Amino acid sequence: MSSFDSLHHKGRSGERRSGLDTDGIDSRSIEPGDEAPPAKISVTRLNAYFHKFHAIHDITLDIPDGQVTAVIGPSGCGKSTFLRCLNRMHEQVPGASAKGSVMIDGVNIYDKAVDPVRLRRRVGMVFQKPNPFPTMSIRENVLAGHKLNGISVKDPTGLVEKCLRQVALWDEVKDKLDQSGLSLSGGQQQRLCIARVLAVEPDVILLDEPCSALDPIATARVEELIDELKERYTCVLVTHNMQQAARCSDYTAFFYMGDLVEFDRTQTIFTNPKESKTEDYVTGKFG
Ligand SMILES: Nc1ncnc2c1ncn2[C@@H]1O[C@H](COP(=O)(O)OP(=O)(O)OP(=O)(O)O)[C@@H](O)[C@H]1O
Repeated sequence: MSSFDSLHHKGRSGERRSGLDTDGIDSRSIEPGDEAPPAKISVTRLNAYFHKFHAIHDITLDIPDGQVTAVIGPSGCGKSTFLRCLNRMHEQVPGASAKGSVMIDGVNIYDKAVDPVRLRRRVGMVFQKPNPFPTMSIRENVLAGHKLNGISVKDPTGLVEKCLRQVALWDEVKDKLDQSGLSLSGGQQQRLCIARVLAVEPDVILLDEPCSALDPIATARVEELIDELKERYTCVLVTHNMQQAARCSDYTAFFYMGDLVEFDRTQTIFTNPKESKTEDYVTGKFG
């Protein structure tokens, strides 16, 4: 068992650390009396590169436990790169690297002892375009994480039903579990992909523009689902859509050209941001 796994079961009791003195923006600045939940993920001086290109700069940020944190900002500002650093998917890109620390439940995920494959089960990811495994049935898609990792499941039928119910897909697919995942609509496919992530019992769910390929009705259903997920998981949601950030998230991080400009409660970011750059962005002056 890696150190990441052993500490995973510590639950949501990680202590909130005090702010660090850094040159970059320090997000640990929630006002007294405005206590944020403890941090599930503590990011300190995170820098990410594609070869020599410095994509994100010295990001320090505490992501609160059991909340939805939105990451917003104009195209190319580093939202996806930041997200992919939270489960070490960034390093899978040839020539990509990261520096700094990302602590989840008190364990630095960049520690040599951490197995990135196990980490990615604990920190699941949902992508822009629904990506069910094309050769697998709906049932097999839900169980794919177990199969690919060689993990046996005691009650696969029960697990499939539980996960499909969690994403409100069970009633729509219970009579066709052996059909291909690709036989579903785009919105259903995205909920199937979320069920696949839930099946391996993550702590954290990273969502990279999960609704950008969906119609408004399917988007609304995924947004409702995100709201339910935060009861049990910490969610980080990258979105271009400011209405979606305002509707779905509790906290918002605004990125601009690789910098974290501001992080605060979503309501504050949208109604009373501290930085003029944030205000210009959320009021649509640029983007
Ligand atoms: N594989 C890559 N190789 C080289 N540079 C990359 C690569 N992926 C992203 N970048 C660059 O890193 C920067 C951050 O990209 P990233 O995709 O994180 O931004 P983003 O805010 O998520 O953008 P978008 O909203 O358009 O998806 C951009 O300048 C982008 O061109």
